[in-house]
Amino acid sequence: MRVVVTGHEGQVARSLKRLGQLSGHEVVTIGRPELDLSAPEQTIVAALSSARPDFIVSAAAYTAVDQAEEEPRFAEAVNVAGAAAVAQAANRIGVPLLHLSTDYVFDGRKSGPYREDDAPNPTGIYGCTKLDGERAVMAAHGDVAVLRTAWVYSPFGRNFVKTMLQLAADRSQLRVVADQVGNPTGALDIAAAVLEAGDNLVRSTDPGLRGVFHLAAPDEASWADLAEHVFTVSGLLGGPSASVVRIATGDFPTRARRPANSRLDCSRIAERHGIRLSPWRASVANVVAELIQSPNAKAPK
Ligand SMILES: NC(=O)C1=CN([C@@H]2O[C@H](COP(=O)(O)OP(=O)(O)OC[C@H]3O[C@@H](n4cnc5c(N)ncnc54)[C@H](OP(=O)(O)O)[C@@H]3O)[C@@H](O)[C@H]2O)C=CC1
Ligand SMILES: Cc1cn([C@H]2C[C@H](O)[C@@H](COP(=O)(O)OP(=O)(O)O[C@H]3O[C@@H](C)C(=O)[C@@H](O)[C@H]3O)O2)c(=O)[nH]c1=O
Ligand SMILES: [Mg+2]
Repeated sequence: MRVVVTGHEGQVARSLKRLGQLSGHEVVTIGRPELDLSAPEQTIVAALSSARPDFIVSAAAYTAVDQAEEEPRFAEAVNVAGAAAVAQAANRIGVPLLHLSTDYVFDGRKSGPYREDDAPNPTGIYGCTKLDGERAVMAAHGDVAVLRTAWVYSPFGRNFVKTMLQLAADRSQLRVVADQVGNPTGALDIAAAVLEAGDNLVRSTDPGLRGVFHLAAPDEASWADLAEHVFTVSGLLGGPSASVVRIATGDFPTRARRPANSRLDCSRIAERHGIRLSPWRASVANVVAELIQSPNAKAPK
């Protein structure tokens, strides 16, 4: 199976490249400069068509949550028009599309985990553009699974786990918000699930396999819980460690407002695709171990 993924260096794209070698998928990434999501639609469609995919994974996106508040038009161009052009390409070629989206489409006011049919109401520009992107993608192509994931970490790119290890290299104490809860999800776990769901779409035209799905670790954490676990594991392995001061959101001002609760109920993808991700603590421990052991993985990219 030939899988074409948007973006060369993204966390999910790099995880797909690593896993494809183990699962027998030929994973090919296509990204800047040959595929720029802010370019005109026909350029994007032409670039993807010539890559001859069996299915497409739309993993590239504008993901800088605070920076998006400063450049909403650009974030929108990439996450809405760019995403729609990728879907348009999948439609022209006649192949399934897996499109990644986010827990930040929700406002966080619900008390329990969010289901796919709960009303979205993003609190910032990033979430707004990702929500509009989901809708534009589904309008452009019927053969689509939108996979909303959350709080992604990996040995690659930029993410909260790497930020914590980097900050702990020169500080003994870090202040981390304890009143935002979500499901920290490993990009390698997402990649395995994406390949499985993509195979399912190629094999079956069942409409139950299409539509919106939540795809995240089954258990919850606050950012402070996540940081504490990173330092426990890192400390045991002789890596950087710091003590975590649990603070409130109001004590860590950021440009974009984030949801207080963005936990995702992932039962739909379990029932329809047979996909269940593992609890976050073991996956985080694997990533921390890799980051400490491999100096290359510590670099920003
Ligand atoms: N990171 C997270 O915590 C979460 C992410 N998601 C979603 O999951 C998906 C994957 O996220 P993740 O792997 O973490 O993303 P990253 O932030 O790690 O990478 C973003 C990718 O998008 C590419 N990209 C950005 N702008 C453009 C552009 N104009 N044209 C072409 N490519 C572009 C980057 O290109 P380059 O390779 O050149 O750097 C990179 O490959 C995204 O859709 C994101 O919205 C959902 C929930 C949480
Ligand atoms: C660095 C740092 C952050 N924080 C807080 C700020 C914020 O509330 C929270 C997370 O900060 P970050 O900026 O790392 O994470 P953020 O960019 O909000 O992560 C989000 O990215 C996008 C792409 C998604 O789709 C989401 O699912 C989510 O993963 O931690 C601290 O409390 N202390 C710190 O030292
Ligand atoms: Mg960020």
